[in-house]
Amino acid sequence: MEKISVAVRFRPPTPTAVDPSSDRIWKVEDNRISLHWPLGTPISGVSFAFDYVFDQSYSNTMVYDPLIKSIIRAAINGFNGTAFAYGQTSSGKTFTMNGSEEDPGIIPLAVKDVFSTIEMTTDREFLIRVSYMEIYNEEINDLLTLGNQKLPIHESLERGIYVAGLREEIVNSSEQVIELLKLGEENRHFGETNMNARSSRSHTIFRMVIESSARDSMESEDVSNAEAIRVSVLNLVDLAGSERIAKTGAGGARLKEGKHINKSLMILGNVINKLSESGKQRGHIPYRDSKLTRILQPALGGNSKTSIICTVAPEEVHIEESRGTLQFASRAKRITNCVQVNEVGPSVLILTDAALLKRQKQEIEELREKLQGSHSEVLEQVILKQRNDMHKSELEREKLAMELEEERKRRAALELCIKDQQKKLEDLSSLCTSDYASVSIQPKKSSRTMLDDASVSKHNVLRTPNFKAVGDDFVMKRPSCFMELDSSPTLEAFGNTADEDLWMQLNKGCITDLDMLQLTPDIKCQPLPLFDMPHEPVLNEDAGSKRCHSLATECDFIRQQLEALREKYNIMETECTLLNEENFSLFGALSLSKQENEQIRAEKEELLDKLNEEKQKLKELKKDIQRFSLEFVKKTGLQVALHTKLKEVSEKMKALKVPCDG
Ligand SMILES: Nc1ncnc2c1ncn2[C@@H]1O[C@H](COP(=O)(O)OP(=O)(O)OP(=O)(O)O)[C@@H](O)[C@H]1O
Repeated sequence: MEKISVAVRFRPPTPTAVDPSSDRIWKVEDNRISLHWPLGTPISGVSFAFDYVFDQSYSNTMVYDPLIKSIIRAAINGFNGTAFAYGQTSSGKTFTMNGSEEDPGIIPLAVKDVFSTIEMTTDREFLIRVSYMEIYNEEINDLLTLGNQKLPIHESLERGIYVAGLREEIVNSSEQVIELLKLGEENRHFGETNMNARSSRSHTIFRMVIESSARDSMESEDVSNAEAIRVSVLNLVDLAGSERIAKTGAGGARLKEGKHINKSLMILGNVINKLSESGKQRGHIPYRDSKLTRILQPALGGNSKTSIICTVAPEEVHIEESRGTLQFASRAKRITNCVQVNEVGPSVLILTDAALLKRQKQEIEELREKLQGSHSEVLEQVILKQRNDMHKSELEREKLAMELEEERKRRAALELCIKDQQKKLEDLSSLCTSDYASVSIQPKKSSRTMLDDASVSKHNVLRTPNFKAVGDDFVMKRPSCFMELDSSPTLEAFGNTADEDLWMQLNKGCITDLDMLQLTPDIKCQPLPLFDMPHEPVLNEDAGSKRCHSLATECDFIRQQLEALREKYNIMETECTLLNEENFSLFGALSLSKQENEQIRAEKEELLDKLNEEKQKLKELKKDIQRFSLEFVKKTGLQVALHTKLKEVSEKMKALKVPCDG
């Protein structure tokens, strides 16, 4: 059992951000950190102790030596190892893990250390494989092979938890690994936020698998001499930083990334919390809640030597986040891992009648050749392409569906608008009717004076004050010269008279009698005093015709608008239909590509089965060879023994001078 080792590292403050006169400050003394008021008094309850605390004066090498070096040594000796950087955005995680030209980070230092150590370990032979992956928006992408994305996590008895389909490169030198790391960095997701010009938008895991076997055992023909093979996994992890959306100013893609980052870090926090509790309270550990915790499962409470470097931004504005990081670190400190060397069991050893690692390398080469020969690589490429195509068309389909939905909404809004316009038109028409009615009050009544109507007002009903007696000629037949016009003539053209057709058109064939309006019972209005009533009506014909004209123009305008809207609506509808058709055909293409994909997958599986069969045969052949060679050794031994015995007998016989014929 071994505790996780936890270190805290402060990055240098940004030059503009610190104001020593008013800011609270973090103080580092040995391996203790505490928060102080500007005048230096410690703030109670904010003090933490860790295995190591590195202030801003520490270089990456100074962090590496006490914290990581021992993990690398252990990994070379067959123990799993993990180191990861945790902290809020812009606190220096990537700087710690990757470093710079002048101050290389933990990953390049570890790579160099691995190769220099194995070079010095002359009694063992090593085989090193590396892989580099990122978890971006909860999907695993291979950083060493562009396009190798959305990889699944599998678990098996032999391999434990692993990422299926991830490229593993056999490497012989640190330079080769550094080149691969550069390639991976190019493929990794970075983005600019308010807090960091080059913010990591994904968690990355750089992995080295170190296999080794004692040199003597590989050269020895004697099976019993053979020693176990050690296989260890070293994970070097650069987590994306937790971030407050308000501070980073993230929107769009950045926002989506931020949410995924925060969620997976929260799950990591939950796992750490659970693991930090004592055995009985612990309960279920939610490793499966995120890809990050699933992959790091062995490093958290499992079989691994683990170090966590918690990076902290020292500025006053980040104090709350820094406290969060330190609390996370304190909990992580309580976790105990169960570390043991990983040795491959004796069943494998029986087969090692020659240099096992060499043979493994050879086998890998053979398998690779076989795979190439069986076009599996080509097939894999096809599958990869199909998967990408499928992904693309799914994205396209989603986009189309969204567009369709928007069109639908726009259509509904248009329909509403049209209805609204129709209503307005109807209101306007009825308004026209009533206005015209007020002007074209039955000509026969025109001779009636206000005094005549006083009898009506006596019954307490409304009489319009704008009433004007109009001449009998007010509504007249349309002159023949207007019959050829495309549009109705304007009302000014009539002077004091209105055309009968236009009249009908405006009133939709319904002529309202003003007297009918006057008798509307609901409107309670004081009758105008008869003596105040002017003998001449207030509404003159000019004002009436102007009003009519403006109403007609308004009517025309609304009608045009309505037409334009109808046209737009029709276009939208056609577009919608087209989109639907496109969507349908895309669905067709998608299901076709899925089928093809299935077929290819089946072919691949068949090929893999064959490959496994061949491997099995190879194993059996090896067993046979082993058996034969043992038999051979035994028989040779017997022969030698027989020969020695014969020699002894013949010498004895010679000594006894017994004639000997053979
Ligand atoms: N110890 C350090 N010494 C000098 N500069 C540092 C140190 N730590 C961080 N920096 C600088 O601070 C900035 C932010 O650091 P970095 O990108 O490593 O943060 P991060 O925690 O990885 O952020 P994110 O989570 O957004 O990716 C960089 O410009 C980096 O060079």
